[in-house]
Amino acid sequence: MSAVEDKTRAAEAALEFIEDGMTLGLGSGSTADIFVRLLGAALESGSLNNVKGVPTSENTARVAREAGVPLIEVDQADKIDVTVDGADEVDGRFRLIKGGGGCLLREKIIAHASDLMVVVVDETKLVESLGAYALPVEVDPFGFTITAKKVYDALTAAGVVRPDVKLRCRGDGNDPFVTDGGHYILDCACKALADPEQVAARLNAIPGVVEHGLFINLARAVIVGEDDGARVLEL
Ligand SMILES: O=C[C@H](O)[C@H](O)[C@H](O)COP(=O)(O)O
Repeated sequence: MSAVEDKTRAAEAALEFIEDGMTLGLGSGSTADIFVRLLGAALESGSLNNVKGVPTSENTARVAREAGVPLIEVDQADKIDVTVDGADEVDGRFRLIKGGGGCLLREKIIAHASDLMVVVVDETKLVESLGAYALPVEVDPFGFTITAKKVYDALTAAGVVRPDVKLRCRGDGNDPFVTDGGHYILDCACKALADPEQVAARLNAIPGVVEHGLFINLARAVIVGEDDGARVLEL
């Protein structure tokens, strides 16, 4: 079975968490996009009604509009019932690395504000321990080379051996990738993160760091799309 089919199975199973009248956080990335399209189809068929979405990226907003999912401004949402989002890595304690698409800041704001965060992934995202995927760190462009050195020091202090901290660029060029919020991303290849909580705490203490891709204590359900269906894991 292809990754797309597995992601689709996970996204289909996530619809089971959605009820009429809910306000939803709409995650970003290819798996979240599939969920948004399925949500649009469910609204069109009438199997779900009166659902509104708060998108976590400009791209998700576009996909939602195309799919016919009504959107509301983030500051108009009294509450967010459920957020459905993808992930780059998920460990056994539902700690996540996110931000492969550069949307981590808005994703974290929305996940943190939600009553429930449901993560949709294919099996390749499940890991025993986090860190093989380079950790995205969103930084203010002002003084980003200073911030990058501080990020390197923070990772080293948290036990990461010789991290490789690189500014994310657009395509193959040298122009920095710019997030929806106007920030840069430092991709931090760490190989392994023995203590994600310590890494998160140290990164949070750096002034130029806007947010990082470690999502800890946020996800409550992880849906894994597999060859023969979807496995729903809950904490
Ligand atoms: O910034 C991007 C997000 O955190 C995505 O949710 C994450 O990269 C997973 O994306 P995908 O479902 O495309 O693998």
